[in-house]
Amino acid sequence: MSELQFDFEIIHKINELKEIKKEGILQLLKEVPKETIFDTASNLRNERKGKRISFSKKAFFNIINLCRDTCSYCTYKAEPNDAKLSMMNLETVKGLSKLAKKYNCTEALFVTGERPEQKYSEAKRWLKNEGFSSTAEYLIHCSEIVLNEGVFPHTNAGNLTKSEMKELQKSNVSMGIMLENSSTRLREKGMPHEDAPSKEPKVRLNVLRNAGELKIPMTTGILVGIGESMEECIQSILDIKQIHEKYGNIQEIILQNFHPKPETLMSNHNTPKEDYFKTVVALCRILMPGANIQIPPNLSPNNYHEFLTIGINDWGGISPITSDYVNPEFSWPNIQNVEKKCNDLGFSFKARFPAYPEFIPLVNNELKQRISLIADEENYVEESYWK
Ligand SMILES: O=c1nc2n(C[C@H](O)[C@H](O)[C@H](O)CO)c3cc(O)ccc3cc-2c(=O)[nH]1
Ligand SMILES: C[C@H]1O[C@@H](n2cnc3c(N)ncnc32)[C@H](O)[C@@H]1O
Ligand code: MET
Ligand code: SF4
Repeated sequence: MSELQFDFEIIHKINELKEIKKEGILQLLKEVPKETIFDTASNLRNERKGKRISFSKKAFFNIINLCRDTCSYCTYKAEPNDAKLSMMNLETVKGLSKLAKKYNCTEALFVTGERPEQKYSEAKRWLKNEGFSSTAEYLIHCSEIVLNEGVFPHTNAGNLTKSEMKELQKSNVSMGIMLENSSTRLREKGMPHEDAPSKEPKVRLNVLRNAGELKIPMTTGILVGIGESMEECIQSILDIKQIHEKYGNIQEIILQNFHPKPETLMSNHNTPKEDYFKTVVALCRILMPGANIQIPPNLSPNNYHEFLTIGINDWGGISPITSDYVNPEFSWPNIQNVEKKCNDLGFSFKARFPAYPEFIPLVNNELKQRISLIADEENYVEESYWK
């Protein structure tokens, strides 16, 4: 019998250990059938989260998609003369918030490229014209507009400084930045982050730590299938876990499966194999049993429901009005259909705010008060509001 004979009991015990070693997890993958890993993850979810799946009814605000960096998987990024170029002025932001409110969306997801004003005079000029000197400053203003319309902003603008986050925290109930992966190998020549200094793992982990010091509920996650190894995924999860153990601010982990895009350097690269992706998802639950774990349903249109049996408890933002500008070829599923899928498999379906219920105590009093107007007793969105 091998020294490291893992079974269900042992996997449970792993969770009680303070320090989980990457080597042990890799060994576990060799010795335990994948079904055991998946079942364990599912049981842990049931134990820690109940049979309850959440989502956020959102509108995607494509604020500005010029970007200082180039990631070789990304088609969100535009060049100044592209048809897809987006620079949402304040009036458009206000208009979309009104529409979001009309559809009872509770989240305004703000996405931008990485500090576009540092590379493009077009961005700098446009911001100046609107009366701002940086993207971050503009986002602070946009957040206030959206909030005044009764929608809650959640900003993912890539790296932000601690002082920028401190300002945004006044109006944003939560914020996001994908770690993508903590492997520095992905920044080497020929790898997807070669031309993306903002994806330097140290830099991203530091943003998560700064957010921790500010007590901002943070969404982060891993982009799976961009040339990383299983070991590097495990290390990334452990790095996120370590930050959460220190600061308690990681509200959610998104596991996003890469999809190749024509005319990118990674156009010939495959989506991650299904078993590989599922193993990463299940391991994330095993390594962080109490975490909120999300997969975007639009990126697994034919089988998203299968992820319910491997430990996820959230679908992320689903928009009834805007497309997913990062993966525009994948439309959002209809919210009622997702609810039905959940119910059929024995799960309840709840709308949450951009900040998860257990993280709402971290937000400031003004935001808390606004939330309380449409929240149920558990800090989810009142069903009569969103349905
Ligand atoms: O609901 C959310 N979805 C977020 N999404 C998911 C997004 O709504 C879509 O699911 C994906 O863009 C699918 O392509 C993110 C995706 C990323 O890759 C990086 C960051 C985010 C951040 C959020 C977020 O904070 N909230
Ligand atoms: C906003 C987030 O979208 C993700 N992202 C960027 N490009 C792709 C792609 N081709 N497939 C899947 N996800 C992608 C990255 O994780 C980024 O952080
Ligand atoms: C499409 S990516 C949007 C957010 C930011 N540019 C990042 O990569 O983190
Ligand atoms: S993923 Fe984000 S940082 Fe990378 S190129 Fe796209 S917009 Fe820029």
